[in-house]
Amino acid sequence: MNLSEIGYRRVVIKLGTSVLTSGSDRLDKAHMVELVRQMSSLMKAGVEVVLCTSGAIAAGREHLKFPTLQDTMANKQLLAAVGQSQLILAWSELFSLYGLHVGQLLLTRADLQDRERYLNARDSLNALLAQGIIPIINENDAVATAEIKVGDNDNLSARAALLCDASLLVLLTDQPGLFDADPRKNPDAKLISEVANIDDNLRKLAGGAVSGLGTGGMATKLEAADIARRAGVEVIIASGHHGNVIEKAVCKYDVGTHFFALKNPLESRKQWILAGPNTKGKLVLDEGAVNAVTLKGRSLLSKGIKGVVGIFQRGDTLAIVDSDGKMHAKGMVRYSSDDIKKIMGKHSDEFESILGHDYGDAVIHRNDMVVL
Ligand SMILES: Nc1ncnc2c1ncn2[C@@H]1O[C@H](COP(=O)(O)OP(=O)(O)O)[C@@H](O)[C@H]1O
Ligand SMILES: N[C@@H](CCC(=O)OP(=O)(O)O)C(=O)O
Repeated sequence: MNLSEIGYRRVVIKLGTSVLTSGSDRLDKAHMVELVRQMSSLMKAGVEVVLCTSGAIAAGREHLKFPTLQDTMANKQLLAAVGQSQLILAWSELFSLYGLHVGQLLLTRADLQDRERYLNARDSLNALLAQGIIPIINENDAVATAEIKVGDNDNLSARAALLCDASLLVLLTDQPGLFDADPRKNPDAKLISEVANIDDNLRKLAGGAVSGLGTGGMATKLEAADIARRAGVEVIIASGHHGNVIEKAVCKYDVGTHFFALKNPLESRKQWILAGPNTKGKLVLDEGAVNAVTLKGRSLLSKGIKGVVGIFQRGDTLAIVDSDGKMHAKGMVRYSSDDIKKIMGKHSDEFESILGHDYGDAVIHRNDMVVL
């Protein structure tokens, strides 16, 4: 491995529970040292590394000697609270073997949704990297409830890649990459080495986690890859046990599944719409409106809306679906759900008389919409 061949300067490495435990029920420290060795050699070669680590819940179980607990949110929070301190201690000790310091960032969706908190997290990441300290990110599971969770570290790592403007996201797991079927269920499944576009056919190939310890399986890795590549970040899914995998990924060797970044990435506002807020509701469109939005890149007008799902306010983010429920776009709405129920199917000339206010023709403006 020749580190002079380095192709990326700032990378986010996501390590799944499956990698950190090597498929067992406890942290595999011997393997963690090997991963630290690779990350340290990159840091020494001038690559800035951000680590997104899973494993807090697994570490909590191990530290408490596998207690019998009910599967409740509070018990998961308990395990994460105990395990996160063990996990960061382990990373801190292992990186110190290579003379490197680490800094911990525990995030929730709320930190990424709120502009000010987002900028604070970004400043903190940049400050750590500027000092040669490795930022180590995990979800703040001990306090995060379902509503404010990103929910899985694949999606969290993609958001971290956007947050720190990384050029590469490496998702390391227990499989050599994305296969054309779940290899645990289908021994003939074939590795897909390159992906130029993530569409519904590809999503159908990606199943959930079957290992019991992982969250999300390949499905959340594809979601993460889609968010990152639309923002101009290259993505590699590969096995965390493949020899020198981190160095190979960063030096552009052929390893795992490579997702090419879009040549014309989304502008930062649209990246934020895609990656930031939870959708608060849905707008159901007729066929003409679906075509206008997806094929012609038009704003969404009230005429083409057939249905409103959920209660939302002006400024909330919504899913834009067709009458079969298929999602075509995500966008920030200019009218509340109450308003839209009154104006759907109507022309914008009537908005003022019906609502007593008029925020413009577009219910969702094309500048506030990401077509999927
Ligand atoms: N098409 C696919 N290709 C590869 N793996 C898949 C696919 N569909 C589902 N999987 C499953 O995804 C699992 C990896 O996800 P997960 O268990 O969440 O790991 P991690 O802890 O690394 O995030 C694999 O063990 C595999 O069984
Ligand atoms: N935040 C959780 C991990 C969540 C997660 O996505 O796990 P994984 O699928 O193993 O990457 C933890 O530290 O246990």
